Amino acid sequence: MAFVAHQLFSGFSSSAARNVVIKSVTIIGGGQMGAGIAQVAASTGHSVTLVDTSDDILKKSIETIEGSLRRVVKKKFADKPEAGEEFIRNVMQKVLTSADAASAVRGSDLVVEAIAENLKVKQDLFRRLDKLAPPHTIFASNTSSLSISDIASSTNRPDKFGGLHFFNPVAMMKLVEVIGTPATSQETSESLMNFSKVLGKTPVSSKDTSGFIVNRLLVPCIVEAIRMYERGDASKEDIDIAMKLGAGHPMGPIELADYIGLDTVKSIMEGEAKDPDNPLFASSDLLNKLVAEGKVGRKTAEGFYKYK
Ligand SMILES: CCCCCCC[C@H](O)CC(=O)SCCNC(=O)CCNC(=O)[C@H](O)C(C)(C)COP(=O)([O-])OP(=O)([O-])OC[C@H]1O[C@@H](n2cnc3c(N)ncnc32)[C@H](O)[C@@H]1OP(=O)([O-])[O-]
Ligand SMILES: NC(=O)c1ccc[n+]([C@@H]2O[C@H](COP(=O)([O-])OP(=O)(O)OC[C@H]3O[C@@H](n4cnc5c(N)ncnc54)[C@H](O)[C@@H]3O)[C@@H](O)[C@H]2O)c1
Repeated sequence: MAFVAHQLFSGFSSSAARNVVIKSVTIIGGGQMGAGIAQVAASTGHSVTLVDTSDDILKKSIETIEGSLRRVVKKKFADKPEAGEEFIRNVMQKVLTSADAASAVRGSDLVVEAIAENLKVKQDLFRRLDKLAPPHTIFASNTSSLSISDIASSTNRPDKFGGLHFFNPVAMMKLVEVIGTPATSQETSESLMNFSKVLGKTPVSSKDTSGFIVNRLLVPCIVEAIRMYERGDASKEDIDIAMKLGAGHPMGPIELADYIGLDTVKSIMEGEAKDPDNPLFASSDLLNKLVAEGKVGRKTAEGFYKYK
């Protein structure tokens, strides 16, 4: 099955698969990113434990993974629906769930964190896991905007800590940014690069600088689009059409903000706004109002736009 999975997602040869050192992965946070990372890791033959704070949330994560797998399979196994069903069954068997992070990390080669974008919450989590995970376990954060060094400082394994930044939707987006801090060992960086390749992704490396590569360029575009809409310079629909047809983006910046989640967008803006030299990220009243009303985008069926 692992061979089929590699063919399906990456086209990597089975010899690439033999180089994999990371076999068992624990993913903390079963939201849109954690569920996506779990899906792709299980689809490429890894044993996955997905952790969140309650069984109810984890049930939804499993439904999300299965729904996304169905969309993948509809295309890839178009002529062989039975093989597609078998693929889904095999992948789902590789995903265990747990509401207990402590026991989930015990046998893990890699822990990928994809919880809320909040430095203190991430540090608290890693401080706890550092005492429980085996010494060889690599820790990685999927943070969009926080410093990897700052998160890693809560552990005693800075050499085994890096950033692994996936893109949404994980099943479709080919890029992974691998972020090394000055303390990250070469072995850890190489393991994370190899792991990304085995997932069928194209890894790029970045220093631990604000926004890494993609968000350094993408976040200003999204924030500026929100401001443009807030000022009434153009409608949200026209801003999105303009960037799709005029700049070739697959989604406009306002619909992309809804897709990412306005709670995450707000946290990122607040984090970036701490840089006094950069006025671009000062808060937006409209964004704050939507988040306060629980309208955080696609995941709550309403954000800037309504869904269904
Ligand atoms: C200010 C702060 C900003 C914060 C920024 C931080 C964000 C973060 O750190 C970084 C990011 O991620 S940045 C964000 C980076 N992300 C971007 O920039 C994303 C930009 N958008 C895109 O690339 C495209 O619009 C998509 C690929 C999402 C959808 O493709 P489309 O052509 O527009 O439309 P479609 O009709 O919907 O889908 C067509 C087919 O694709 C397949 N498929 C789709 N979703 C799937 C899934 N979840 N599972 C499985 N399969 C999935 C499926 O086969 C589907 O067919 P179906 O018959 O419907 O099943
Ligand atoms: N949404 C995106 O487009 C995107 C893309 C790349 C990176 N990221 C980053 O990934 C992370 C997660 O984003 P998301 O969009 O998946 O968020 P989300 O809100 O969809 O999911 C976060 C999940 O983490 C869970 N959680 C919170 N605290 C926890 C804890 N202590 N232990 C276990 N689970 C916990 C929540 O219950 C929730 O299910 C953030 O750091 C975000 O910046 C997001």
